[in-house]
Amino acid sequence: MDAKDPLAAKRAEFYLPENTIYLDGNSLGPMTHAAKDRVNAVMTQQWGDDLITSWNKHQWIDLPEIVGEKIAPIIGAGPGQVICCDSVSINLFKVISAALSLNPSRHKVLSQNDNFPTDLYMTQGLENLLGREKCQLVTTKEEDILDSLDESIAVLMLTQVNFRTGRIHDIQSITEKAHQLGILVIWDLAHSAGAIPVKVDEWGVDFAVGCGYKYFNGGPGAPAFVYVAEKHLAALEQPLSGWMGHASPFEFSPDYEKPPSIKQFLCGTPGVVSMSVLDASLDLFTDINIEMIREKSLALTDLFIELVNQEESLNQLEIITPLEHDERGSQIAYCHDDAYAICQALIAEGVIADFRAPNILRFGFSPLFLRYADIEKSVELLIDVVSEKRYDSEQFRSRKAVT
Ligand SMILES: Cc1ncc(COP(=O)(O)O)c(C=O)c1O
Ligand SMILES: Nc1c(O)cccc1C(=O)C[C@H](N)C(=O)O
Repeated sequence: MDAKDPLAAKRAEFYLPENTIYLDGNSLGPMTHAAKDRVNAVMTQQWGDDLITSWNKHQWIDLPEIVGEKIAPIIGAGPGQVICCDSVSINLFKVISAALSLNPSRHKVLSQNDNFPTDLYMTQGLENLLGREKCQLVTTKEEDILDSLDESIAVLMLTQVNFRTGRIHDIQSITEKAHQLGILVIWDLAHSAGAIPVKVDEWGVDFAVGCGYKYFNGGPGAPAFVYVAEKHLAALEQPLSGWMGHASPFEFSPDYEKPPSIKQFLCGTPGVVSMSVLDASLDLFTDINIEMIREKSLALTDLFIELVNQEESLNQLEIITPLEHDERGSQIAYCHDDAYAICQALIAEGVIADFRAPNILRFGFSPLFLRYADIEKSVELLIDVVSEKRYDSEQFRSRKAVT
């Protein structure tokens, strides 16, 4: 399978430590050589030699748009609708506010009760700020979302790939149903962008946000992105009206004036080093397409599931990720009472996976650097850890701050 893999050459673009199989690229993508080279150039030639002139000379000022335009085709967005800035959380605050501003006769924001917490927390923050008559978070179970849509809802905010289970929502049909009821939609693409084909324009998505540090390999704390459908740019209002999002920032006018473009989603000065790293890593996507990535992701996850299924000693691992391809993201999750300790023991064997409370062992599959041979090896080590109970020690059971 590795010999026939059209993405095989991409692995050489990454720095990967020896004797490590990295099944956590869905949480923090590994370093690319391009990223390291760019950091050196930004620090020495740009910041070092060219100092503040780099804002013009090295286009620092245009980076949010340059990076946004690199992300756009990967999520099916036409030009002028994606910008790179801030974190997913901050961008959620902006788009929830913006969506509410476009639907002023309603105030409910519907989400899934097991959505990634920040999506819920940011809405709760806005609810506290505006009062419940202006913004009210309503949550429902995954299976009840469609039935919970009605004309009292202003905004539907969902994450395409569930961070725990890896289950995929059908963006197109949910968006269509929401629109029929006058509801605007926000999609969190944190676990999709760079791994799953998304067509935000074609599917009529109103707003989307996503991560730079997962499948885009932008480095720890890399800036996020925000997508806003062009048709909304003129009418919406977003409250984080910082100077970088002003129509003419260098006029230094005392009054905010919004630009007609996606630049209105900028707030303050971008973190240039971090954004440059993301910009460099995104170049890995230029000569491939997302369908190739998806095909390999499904093959990797199929192989992992099949190898785990074949092994009797692993039958206490209960898969909670859907087996159907169109419902499965680029990750696999198993429940096990000792998931935390198993995860730590696996890490000690060189297989980096992660744990999500209370009992989920989660494996992420990043097709740009993983080989099929890595899947085989990682399942072999998982078998050793579980069948020999190598995880059953205090060393692996004591919890660390970041899990
Ligand atoms: C679905 C989802 N949304 C948002 C976030 C958080 O994004 P940020 O830390 O950039 O605010 C994450 C992961 O950290 C996530 O998985
Ligand atoms: N952003 C993270 C961080 O700063 C530390 C540890 C993990 C993360 C994550 O990305 C968590 C991730 N979104 C998840 O799906 O669990």
